[in-house]
Amino acid sequence: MRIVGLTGGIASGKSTVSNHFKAHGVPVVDADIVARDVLKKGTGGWKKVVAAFGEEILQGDGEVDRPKLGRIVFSDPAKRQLLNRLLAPYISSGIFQEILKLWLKGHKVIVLDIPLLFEAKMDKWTKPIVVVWVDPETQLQRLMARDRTNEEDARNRINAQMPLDLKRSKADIVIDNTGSLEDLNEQFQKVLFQVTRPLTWTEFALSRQGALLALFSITIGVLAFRKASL
Ligand SMILES: CC(C)(COP(=O)(O)OP(=O)(O)OC[C@H]1O[C@@H](n2cnc3c(N)ncnc32)[C@H](O)[C@@H]1O)[C@@H](O)C(=O)NCCC(=O)NCCS
Ligand SMILES: Nc1ncnc2c1ncn2[C@@H]1O[C@H](COP(=O)(O)OP(=O)(O)OP(=O)(O)O)[C@@H](O)[C@H]1O
Repeated sequence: MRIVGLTGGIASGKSTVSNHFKAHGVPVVDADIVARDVLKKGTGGWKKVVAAFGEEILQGDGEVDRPKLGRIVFSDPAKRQLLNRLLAPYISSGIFQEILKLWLKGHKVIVLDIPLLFEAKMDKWTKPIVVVWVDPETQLQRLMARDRTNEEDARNRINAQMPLDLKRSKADIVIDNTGSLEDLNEQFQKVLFQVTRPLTWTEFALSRQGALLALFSITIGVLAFRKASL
């Protein structure tokens, strides 16, 4: 199985690229969705976060008030680290479960869309790594437009992540999303070709098909050995 890492900065265009992958039949595990699930009312993550941050981060219905928690953690690095530490085990186990489901279905190439792929040191599990890069001014404008936030909140969120230029230097493949959506689509076609080329032997061995072939070969070997020793 090939596990492609997809990352970038906030609002650099990861979800837009993810949607292209999905439209071409490549399944995507979205870490933001996993992170939302592990913070739903009554879950283990929710209990830990409420115990640490207090009930004032809850809405009337008991769910976490996400914009409020966001304002707290994106303006205070210590609180952000605390939140990351509390949720990390739930997020990584949620991502692992999603990978397992896709492995059992027999998918050979999957994409992990993880904003904090490098920060959380999950990059060692993915190859190749695709970084969606955008120039800083465009990133700021797109973030403020999408989330309808002011410049200060937007800058806080951008600064809470590893600099995008550093992420770009760690990439196997870079998508420059500063231009139009048509530009992005053109680059995407080349990326799709690269990430869906035939699996290496190691990747094949890690796929469900590879595991079944290994099991089949071992069974035949054992049967042949038994027959020969009778
Ligand atoms: C603080 C929370 C409640 C704010 O929720 P909100 O709905 O406003 O934002 P959302 O979850 O959609 O995240 C939007 C983007 O913010 C960035 N972001 C989210 N969490 C973090 C973080 N801890 N550090 C840096 N950037 C982050 C990512 O680029 C993400 O795509 C939420 O982001 C959260 O629970 N974060 C901690 C979990 C986490 O690390 N998520 C990232 C998945 S790897
Ligand atoms: N090439 C582009 N031209 C114009 N707008 C774009 C382009 N690419 C993405 N956008 C817009 O920019 C915003 C951010 O894109 P997107 O949501 O894909 O980023 P993201 O990296 O997934 O963000 P997050 O880290 O918050 O999940 C969205 O409103 C999206 O529609």
